[in-house]
Amino acid sequence: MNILLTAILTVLGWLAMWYRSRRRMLKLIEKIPGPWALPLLGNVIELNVDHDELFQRLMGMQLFWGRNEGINKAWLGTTPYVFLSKASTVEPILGSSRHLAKSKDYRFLQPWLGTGLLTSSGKKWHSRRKILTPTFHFKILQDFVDIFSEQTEILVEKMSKEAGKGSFNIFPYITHCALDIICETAMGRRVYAQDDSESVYVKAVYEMGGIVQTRQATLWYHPDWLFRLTSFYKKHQNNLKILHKFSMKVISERRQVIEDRLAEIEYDKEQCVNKKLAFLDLLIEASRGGTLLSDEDIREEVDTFMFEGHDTTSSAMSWTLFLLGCHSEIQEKVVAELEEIFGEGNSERRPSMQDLHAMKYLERCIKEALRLYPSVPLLARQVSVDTKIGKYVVPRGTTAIIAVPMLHRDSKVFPNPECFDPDRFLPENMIGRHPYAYLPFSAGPRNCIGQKYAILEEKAVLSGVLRKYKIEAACRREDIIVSGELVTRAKHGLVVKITARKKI
Ligand code: HEM
Repeated sequence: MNILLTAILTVLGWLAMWYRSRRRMLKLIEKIPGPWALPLLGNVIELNVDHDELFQRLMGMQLFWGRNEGINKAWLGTTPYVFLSKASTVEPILGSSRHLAKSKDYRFLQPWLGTGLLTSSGKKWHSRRKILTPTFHFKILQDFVDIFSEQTEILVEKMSKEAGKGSFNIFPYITHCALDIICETAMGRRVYAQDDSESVYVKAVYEMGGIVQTRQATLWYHPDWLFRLTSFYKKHQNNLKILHKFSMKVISERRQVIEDRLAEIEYDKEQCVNKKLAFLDLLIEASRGGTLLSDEDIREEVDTFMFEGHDTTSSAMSWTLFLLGCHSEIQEKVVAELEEIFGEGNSERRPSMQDLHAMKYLERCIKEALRLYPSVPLLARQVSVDTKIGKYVVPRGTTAIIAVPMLHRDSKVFPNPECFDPDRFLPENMIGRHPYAYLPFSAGPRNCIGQKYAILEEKAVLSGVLRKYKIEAACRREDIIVSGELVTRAKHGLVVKITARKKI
């Protein structure tokens, strides 16, 4: 009897505490501007739409409710989401070491990526970040420049069948090239996505991204037990098997080679590129003896690079090319810079690291494209302690979403924000700009570990394409429907025409 009474009192006590903290949270959230929400469902009816429509609606909500103060809210079921879209409202979250944990929305990536660098938190994230940071050292990136060039040459060759013909979507060409690049630099393994986009592994990477995205956006796919009842689940499990089997096979093969100190021997000329070190080799090296990272730990990181390191760069490169295709005068300035670097007539020379560093104007174009179409449109954090943002207190437990495209369109920071103007990134024009006003790679301790790699890859690929082809956009920018998926895409692709240019 005593035990029963204690149990009832404990439950009642717990319920009373939960009710008090929930009431307090509701009181605080209530004050933040946002649309009226239904009990239990919240704003789920307005938000239960396709990816592209969802993105437009979130942006619409921000314009209506959050434009002045850079903060607004929406409810997904019983979970409050707070959207932040001004440098001053973003800083308290990204600038603080208290909000390092990703929101629960990232859990749908975990079956694939485990708790690798992107999805982990706490001590695990900290120790992984420490181990992985040196693998992005300048000297290591230098080795990758040749891989960027080799794959760009294949891309340019593949694109030749479109030259002088009608319009085509540039996104798939760039995506396959980016996937080949990340596979070779992360795993030291070629997957030949540019030659065989139907390969089982390549298809699994794409399908998995789509499934995760759909699950994130559909409230009833959130609970595991409901998701298991859907047709998506079977596909999800199939892809998972293919992806993990491939990474584990590559890891054990590379480990064997390194253990045997046979790194210089080409043990599989067809499949393996042994001369250069891949990220994977560095992780295996770092964990010799097996105490630091197990094969499973390494797999998490390699899969994370595969996921985070190709969709982001392909989105960024495709949008940059499209924007240059909309602005021929800016494209010609990029070409003039390339002529200066490579000298007319030396058309076959591959870029060196110094050449890539010299592409200052191209870099400004890349940055400006990332301002207008940031590859990662939404960043989500779990607010771990009550946090003052402007005149509001965002309570602990809320999900904070940084709406990057809106942040980048603050006309007080970027006047005439829709205009594509690379000179916004001239050093003299950046003086006094708020450090949280431009965040394509996020900011603070959990910023993108691959940003230097990404800019180098973009410069190598884009310069390779622009040295060979003149690009012309085949649709108007205003007509493009932007779809904010895991990365920023155009709903109907980015359609361009290309013509061969006098070689640079
Ligand atoms: C244009 C290309 C890229 C963009 C715009 C980009 C952007 C970002 C952003 C915004 C984040 C923060 C994500 C969040 O908080 O949810 C991030 C994290 C990350 N990125 Fe990138 N990224 C790019 C390329 C790459 C590449 C090439 C790699 C690897 C080779 C990479 C690896 C990572 C990893 C591992 C993280 C997690 C870092 C951590 O939490 O400590 N990214 N990236």
